Amino acid sequence: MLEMKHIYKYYNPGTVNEMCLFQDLNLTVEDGEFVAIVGSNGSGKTSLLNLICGSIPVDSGSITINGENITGQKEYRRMSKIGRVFQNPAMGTCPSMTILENLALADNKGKRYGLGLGVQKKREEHYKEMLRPLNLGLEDKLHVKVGSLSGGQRQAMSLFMSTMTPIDFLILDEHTAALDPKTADINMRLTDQLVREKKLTSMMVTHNLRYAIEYGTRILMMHQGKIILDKKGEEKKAMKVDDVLDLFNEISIECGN
Ligand SMILES: Nc1ncnc2c1ncn2[C@@H]1O[C@H](COP(=O)(O)OP(=O)(O)OP(=O)(O)O)[C@@H](O)[C@H]1O
Repeated sequence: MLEMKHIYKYYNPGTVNEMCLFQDLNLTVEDGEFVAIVGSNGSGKTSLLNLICGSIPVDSGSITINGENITGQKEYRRMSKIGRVFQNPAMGTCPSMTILENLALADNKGKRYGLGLGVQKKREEHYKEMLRPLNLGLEDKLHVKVGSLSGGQRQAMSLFMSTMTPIDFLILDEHTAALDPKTADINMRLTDQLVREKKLTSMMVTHNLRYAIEYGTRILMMHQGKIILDKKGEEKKAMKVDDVLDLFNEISIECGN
């Protein structure tokens, strides 16, 4: 379970550009939830994920995961238990290494490195078996450099790699936004499959309202650093894309857009 309590976050403090993005933000995510986060540009979605991952510090408040206070913990330490996939397919993989080398790297995440933990020949078959169900032909390209794959294939690799070791959380930051509609659908289905199979607790920022409604077990809408909609259970199941769109329009009118 993730708990964020009384979170305050300022950008550019003490300057003329000072901005308080989060003012007493509170959020609890239960194990097994798939939280879809939507909201207008600049509403604070990525900042929220960055705070959880430790990419940026909080100014005050606390963040705990499964009861452990991680508020001051370094990003690299947190990331041993968090998988994160970014919007840019180039960010989750190493282009100059082969698929096999990338998978071996992800497989050894959090372990101490020694020569014995490099690419192990006997793992090749295992990786092939894992990649085959993706139907992207990656199992036949184990020795191909990842930099030569398409964006969709690389994003599938990123997803796959971020969930290879046991994690407490899967964090998805607009991970389908840079893909064409068909490839985005393939990656979204793969996400859903991995989340269900591995029973992952997930948070997904997306501008795709259909994905938010279809795949999220809970939906949050953010606006100007606040959570203005939070629905789960039956209430979430009853929601339609148009309901979310209507709320978006209300906010836009309020802001004079
Ligand atoms: N490093 C930073 N320094 C200063 N201001 C920042 C920084 N990062 C984000 N902000 C500001 O904080 C606000 C929220 O930004 P954030 O990127 O979290 O929003 P978002 O909801 O993810 O937006 P988008 O949908 O456009 O990706 C914006 O006004 C942004 O300009």
